[in-house]
Amino acid sequence: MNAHRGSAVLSSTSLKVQPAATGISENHRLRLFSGSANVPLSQEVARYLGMDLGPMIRKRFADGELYVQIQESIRGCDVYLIQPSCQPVNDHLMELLIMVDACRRASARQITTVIPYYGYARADRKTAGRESITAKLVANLITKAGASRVLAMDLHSAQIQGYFDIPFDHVYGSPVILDYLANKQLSDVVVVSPDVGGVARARAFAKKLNDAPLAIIDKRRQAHNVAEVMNVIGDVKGKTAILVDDMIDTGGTISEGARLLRQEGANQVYACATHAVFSPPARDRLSGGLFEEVIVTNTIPIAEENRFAELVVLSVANLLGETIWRIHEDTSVSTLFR
Ligand SMILES: Nc1ncnc2c1ncn2[C@@H]1O[C@H](COP(=O)(O)O)[C@@H](O)[C@H]1O
Ligand SMILES: O=P(O)(O)OC[C@H]1O[C@H](OP(=O)(O)OP(=O)(O)O)[C@H](O)[C@@H]1O
Repeated sequence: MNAHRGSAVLSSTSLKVQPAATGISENHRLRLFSGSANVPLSQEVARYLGMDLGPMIRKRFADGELYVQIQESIRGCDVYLIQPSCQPVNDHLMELLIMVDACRRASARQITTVIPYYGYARADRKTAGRESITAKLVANLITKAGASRVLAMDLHSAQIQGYFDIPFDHVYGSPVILDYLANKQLSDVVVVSPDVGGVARARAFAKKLNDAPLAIIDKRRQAHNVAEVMNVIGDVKGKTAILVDDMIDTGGTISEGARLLRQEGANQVYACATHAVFSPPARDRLSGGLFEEVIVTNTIPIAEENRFAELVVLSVANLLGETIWRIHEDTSVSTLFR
C-alpha cells in the first residue's frame, strides 16, 4: 500500500515539504501500528497519513503476561509503533518492547518507536545516592529490543535524547497550544514558568507568543510529589498569566503556582501543558476555580472522571503524522517548528 497524507492539514505551520507525487517504494512501505495506550491518537495519526493502522493482536494471558502478533507481513517495511508510556506505565512500556521485538523478528527494515509521552523521564539523573536512572534504563530497553529510531514529544528533560545511540526526533506540542492561544487574542500576557527547571521551555513559548514577558516561580520539593512554591520572580500584577509546563501530574506544581499568581495580583491564570498525566488529586486541584482554562494535549488519553469544565484538550495527531511523514521521506523535521 502506498501511503499518502490525508486532507487534514496542520493549522499551526504551513507544510513546507510536499509528499512525493509517486508515493513510496513498495519495498520500504510505511506501516503504522498502535499499542493499547492511546488508540484514538494513533487512529487520528493514521487518518492524517491517509492510511489504516496495521492489524495486530494484543492480548493478556491468564497469568497476566502480554501477547502481541503482527497480522500482516512487514518484511522490509518502515514500521512506526505508537505508544505513549503513560499509566499503567510498566504495562505500556512492556507492550512497546514486545511490539518492537515482534517487528524485528518479522524482518522490518526500520522500526521507529513513536512515544508521545516518555514515562520515567523524571528519573533522568541521580538526585540521591543509590537511585536508578530509570530514563536511561528505559532507553537501553527500547534500543536493545531493536528500535532503529525514536520520535518523542516534550521530554521532561531534553538530554534524554542522548541516552539513545540511535536517531532521535524530539518534537514539541507548543505549536498546537500557541495556535489555540493566538485565537483567544489575550492581552497583557505574562508567560510563567512554574519552576526553575521549566524556564527554557517557558522562554521559548513566550518568544513565540509575541515576545511576551517571562516570570518564574521558585518551587521547591521537600518530598516526592509535594510541591511548595516560594515566590514569583517577575511582574504579574494585573496581567493574564500563562503557566507553561511539560506535564501536569498530581497538579501540585501548577495549582500552587496559580494560587501564588492570584495572590500576586494576576487577573487571569491559564495553565498549558503537553502531557495530562493527571494522577489523583489532579482533577480536584485543577477544577477548583483557580484557572480560566487548563489547556493540555492528547499525548495521554484522559479518563472521563478526570475531565472538568475548564479543561481544553488539543490534538497533536497532525503534528505527529506530519513528523512521521517527514522522517519517512528523509526531509527536515526541525523546519516544522520554526
Ligand atoms: N514519576 C515520578 N513522579 C514524581 N517524582 C519523580 C518521578 N520520577 C522521579 N521523580 C523524582 O523527581 C525528582 C526529579 O526532579 P527534577 O527536578 O525533575 O530533576 C527526583 O527527586 C526524582 O526522584
Ligand atoms: O503536577 P505535579 O505532580 O506537581 O508534577 C508535575 C511537575 O513535576 C515536574 O517537574 P519537577 O518537579 O520534576 O521539576 P523540574 O521541572 O524542575 O525538573 C514537571 O515538569 C512539572 O513541573
